[in-house]
Order: sequence, then C-alpha cells, then structure tokens
Amino acid sequence: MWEIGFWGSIKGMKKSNLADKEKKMKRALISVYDKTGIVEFAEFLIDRGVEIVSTGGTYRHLVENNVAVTEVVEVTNAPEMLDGRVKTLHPVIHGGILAIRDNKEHMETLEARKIGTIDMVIVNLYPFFDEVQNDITFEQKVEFIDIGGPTMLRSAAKSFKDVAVITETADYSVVMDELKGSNEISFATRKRLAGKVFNLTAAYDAAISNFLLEGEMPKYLNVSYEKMMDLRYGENPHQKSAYYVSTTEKGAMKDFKQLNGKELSFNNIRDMDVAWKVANEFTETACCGLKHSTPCGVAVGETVLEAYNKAHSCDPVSIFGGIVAFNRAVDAATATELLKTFLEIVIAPSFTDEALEILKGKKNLRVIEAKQAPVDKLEYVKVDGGILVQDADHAFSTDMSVVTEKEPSKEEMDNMVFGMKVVKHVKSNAIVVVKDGMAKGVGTGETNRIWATKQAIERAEDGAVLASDAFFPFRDVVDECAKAKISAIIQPGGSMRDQESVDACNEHGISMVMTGMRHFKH
Ligand SMILES: NC(=O)c1ncn([C@@H]2O[C@H](COP(=O)(O)O)[C@@H](O)[C@H]2O)c1NC=O
Repeated sequence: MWEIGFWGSIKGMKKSNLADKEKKMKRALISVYDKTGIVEFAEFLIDRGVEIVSTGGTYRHLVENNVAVTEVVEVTNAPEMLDGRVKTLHPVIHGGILAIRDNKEHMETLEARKIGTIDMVIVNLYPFFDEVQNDITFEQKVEFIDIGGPTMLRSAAKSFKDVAVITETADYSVVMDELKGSNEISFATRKRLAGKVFNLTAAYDAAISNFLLEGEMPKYLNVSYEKMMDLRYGENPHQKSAYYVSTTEKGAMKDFKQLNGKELSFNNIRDMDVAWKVANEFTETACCGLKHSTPCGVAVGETVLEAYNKAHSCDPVSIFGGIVAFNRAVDAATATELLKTFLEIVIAPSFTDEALEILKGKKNLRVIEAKQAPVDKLEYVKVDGGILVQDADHAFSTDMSVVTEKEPSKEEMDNMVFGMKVVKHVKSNAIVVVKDGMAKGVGTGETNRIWATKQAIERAEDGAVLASDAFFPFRDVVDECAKAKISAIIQPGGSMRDQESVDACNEHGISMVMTGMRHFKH
C-alpha cells in the first residue's frame, strides 16, 4: 500500500519526480463527440511519433480523413456494447491511464497484464448541456449522460503527473504550440488541463443532478454555469469579475444580442436584468428607466414613444446615465428621443432598422436585443460562507380584496395593479406612487416605511394611488397619504394593526386594497 502524506510526498516515490517533470507522449486515446479540429490535431501528434487509439465514431472519422489510427477494440479486445454505453470502460484503458509511472509495482502489473500506458487523453463529452434543453423525451435525455467520457477524463486528470488530458477543442492549439517548442507538455500545463477537467465534470454532473432532482432543494447545491465573458472589473474597479451563464437553462440575460456600444460591465448586466424584468411585468406597451438596480421611471403608453416620455418624466434627473428597457420594438421616433438623454443601455425585444441606425449614432450606447422573458426558477443570495436559495418571485396576487368603505374606481385599480408590479422590483422598504399609468414617485431602500412613503409621495399629484411592498405596521402611512391627497392604497395586509390603517382610510375617504402577498426585496 502507498501511504499518502502531504501533496507531493507519496512514500516510496521519488519526490523529485512529482513536479518539474516534462513528459514525452507515446500513445494518445481520442474519443470525441465534437470532432472539430480533431483530424489536424491527430495528424500533428502522429507526425511527432504518437500512436492514436480511438473509439468507434472517432475512429471512423479519422480513417475517413486518412489518419492512421488503431480502434480501441484492438486494445481492449472487448467490442463496444450496449449501444455505446460501454466502449472504454475497461482495465486496459484505465490501467494504462492510471498507472503511476514512477511506481515499480504499477509498471510491473501493466507489464504482466500486457497493458500499454496511455499518455494523452483527448475526450469531449456527449452534449448533455444542450440536449437537456431540447424537445426530446426523458429517456433520450438520459442517453446523453456520458459515462465513459467523464470516467476517462477523471482518470487522466488524476494522473496528470504522467498524462496530458484535453477536453476543450480550444486547447488543441495550446498543446500543439507547447509540443512544437519542446516535444513535451510541461507539468504546469498538465496540471492546469487536469484542473479544467474536474471543472467541467463538476458542472456536467451538476447539470445531470439538477435534471434528475428537478424541483427539490437538494442536499448539495450544484450549479452549472459557463463563463460568457471576463468583465473589466466588478462593482468597483478593484474587484475582479466574470459573467457566467447557465449551461442548461434559458434566460434573458443569457440569450441576448448586443447590437451596438461598449462592452457590458458588471453593474450594466445587473441593472439591465432588473429593468428588463420590470418592463416584462406588463402586457401593455411599457418602458422602465432604471438606475442602480432601482426603477426611476416606469410607464405604460399607447405607443413606445409615449411610454418612454412618461417614464422619463417621472424622474428626469436620475435617468441620466441610466438604463431603459422596453417590452416592444423600438421605433425611429423613440430612438431619436432616447438620444436626447445620456443613457448606458437600451434593451428591447427588437429595433426597427431605422431606430438602430439612429441609436448607432452614439457609438458607446449599448443596444441590447433580448427576446427571452424572465424565466429563472430559483434565486441565489450569497452570504459570507453560505448561499440562500429561494424560488424566484414570479407570483402576483390573484386574491385582492377591498377592505374600506370606499371602493376604488377602475382607473385607480389599474394604477394600483401597475404600482404593485413595479414595487416588486424596488428595494424594501418600497413605496411606489402611480397616476395615469406611470410611476410618479419611487421610495426605495429605506429602513422604515414612513420615510419610503415620504420619499415617494414628494411629487405625487391629486388622484394618485400608492402601492407598498409590505404591510403597514402603523396608520402613519395612511395619514401621510391623506396629506398628499392619495386616493387609493394597495398593500399586502397582515399586520396586527391592519384595522388601524383601514380605520384611517375610512376617516380620510381613501380606498384600500389588500393583496395577501408580500414582495420584500432586501
Ligand atoms: N461508454 C463508454 O465507454 C464511452 N467511452 C467514451 N464515450 C464517449 O463517446 C464519445 C465518442 O464516441 P465515438 O468515438 O463513438 O463517436 C465521446 O463523447 C466519449 O465521451 C463513451 N460513451 C458514453 O458513456
């Protein structure tokens, strides 16, 4: 038995052999689903005296391209079986990969069993990430779970001291460049390639686990996200950052197209996400202007231009340097209007050709085409040493009740529903004042409800309505509303002192609707 001490000191093995050792490659096993670039890579290896062994489909592809290759069955003496479920799961393959070359007993075992070493493993996997999203049966999806591939990758990655493992087609050129220089692959490269393998297999297994445990909050949190881009920095310039998107789920912030402008930043993506979510709350033509993750102008209109003008008028100060989202195509008239304000991003499902030309007049303005409505099932919040997971808040109350003597008018009701749709996306304590299908004031992120109310109603006009993300602990909000001539209030209800607020509404002749559904956003 080998005793394992600290990394790099397995007793019985010469320490100097662990690091710094360059490797000459003699035999490579190639088993790739994505055959891009494999012919050139195999030819390159053969030119350097490497023998190639391949599984069925890869073997045929290489032979068709006149590459000299040995089929894996000749090595294992065990034909592929069970529709390819077993191809490389064989001691001859895994022994050849896993044997520690510096271990005398290992090498004697290989010799006794007539097993040759495998020094390079080139494998890419069945495309489970993509196929699990496709319209195929559950059984078909299960067949896209690659077993032999990850097993070989893991064996080779564990053996990185002796074996080079390549799973990304982009790494063919990295390895070729290194081999051109020294005919060997450095320890540092082998270690890095091995790390990439476990990075991939972890994400691959996470995707499979999430597919099978769908709807559960499982014992371990496995997420499967792939880097879409490195970002210049995070929330601030001293913070390193990158953007990752789901390998298996659709999403608005994944499936978008940038049509113009500077590269997106961390803050841009975060803000764009909220603006898009707000615009998508509405079936009517809607626009959301947003700054620092908070809507600063939201409106519906008969036209896109009208919706924008109304949203802009809510807070013409804050919108400077902000983000504007639409749930309808942007036309030329709106584009012309948009250019009058300095904006970071315009996001919409589409742009007319003319509108796009106009917007391109500002070369830094990021123009984003997004087709996908918000679909995330789960939401994650990072805390120090942990992650909170919850269902994304896609819910909206279907059980609204009028709790006051006065009934709201149809128009007031429409404005209250509008306000509730916006308040969902405003940081708590959140209050939104609405009139004529537009937010008139947004009170956000206050540590008590009365300050949020005062902030929001500062610009309120007669006949405006007020929406609150959570219940009123006291009647003070209602009294404040009366001073500002707010005519109707919508709130979840559920406070011990609900009746005090209802009584206050009745005293002031204000109508109140309770939804029974809180929308905190901390
Ligand atoms: N079953 C096995 O022993 C096995 N060994 C390799 N594979 C996969 O088979 C694919 C290549 O197959 P082919 O060369 O037949 O086109 C690769 O994606 C590889 O990851 C296997 N397939 C799935 O589990």
